[in-house]
Amino acid sequence: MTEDSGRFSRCCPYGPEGTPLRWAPTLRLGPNVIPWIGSGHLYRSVGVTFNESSTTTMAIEAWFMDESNEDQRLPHKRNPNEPVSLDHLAEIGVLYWNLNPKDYENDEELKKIREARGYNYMDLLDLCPEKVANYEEKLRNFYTEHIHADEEIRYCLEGGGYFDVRDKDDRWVRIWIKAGDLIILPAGIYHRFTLDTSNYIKLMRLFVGEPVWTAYNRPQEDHPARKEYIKSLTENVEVPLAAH
Ligand SMILES: CSCCC(=O)C(=O)O
Ligand SMILES: [Fe+2]
Ligand code: NI
Repeated sequence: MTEDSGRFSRCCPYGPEGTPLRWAPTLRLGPNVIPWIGSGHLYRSVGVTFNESSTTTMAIEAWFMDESNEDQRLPHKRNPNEPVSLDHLAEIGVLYWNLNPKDYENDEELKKIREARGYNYMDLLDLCPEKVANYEEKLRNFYTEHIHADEEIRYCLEGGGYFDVRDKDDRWVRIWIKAGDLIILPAGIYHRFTLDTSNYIKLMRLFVGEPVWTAYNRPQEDHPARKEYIKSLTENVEVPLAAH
């Protein structure tokens, strides 16, 4: 047991860490082929009824964080709570699906997402001291505000954790990820991650091509991915305005 996990103990009760799996080359899409899947999928997955087979799954919960310096694994909601909607998350480029975590090996919906967005790389990460080298250091790095040159795609299979992302006004939005939640953070968004009080998470990591996990800590205003991301925020506002 490590010092960090003492307070909220629950350490990896599960089997050995999976090895990276790759899809057959026929399923591999070119790096530039990352089509938008469409709002139908996105919304159906969060429980709003559309056509076909709608499921009544719960949407993830997100909220603006308080300013307290208490343990990062606590929820840090404001009082009263200030929830953040999925629309608000979509505006800053954060995408979300709710899938069946028990069926991740055969899930057709997951397959469709991977094919459409070109996620040919996949591995599993069991975040617990017994299975992760330099566990404490990794957790510290995850919780240091950073960006990546690529999307960060994480699918929670067990346990839970918080992804904190900065919104347009640089406020921290806390997104609670639990089993079944697949989240995509766009390249260039400032974010960080922490376990929640369950103190355990099993994540699937997806990527287009050879994975690069390099984190660039804030400030990164001159990083190409950051500039591109800032540009996309303004473009996303202009499109609906132009349509009116
Ligand atoms: C444990 S995955 C989330 C942490 C993170 O932001 C990262 O890996 O870059
Ligand atoms: Fe990250
Ligand atoms: Ni309008």
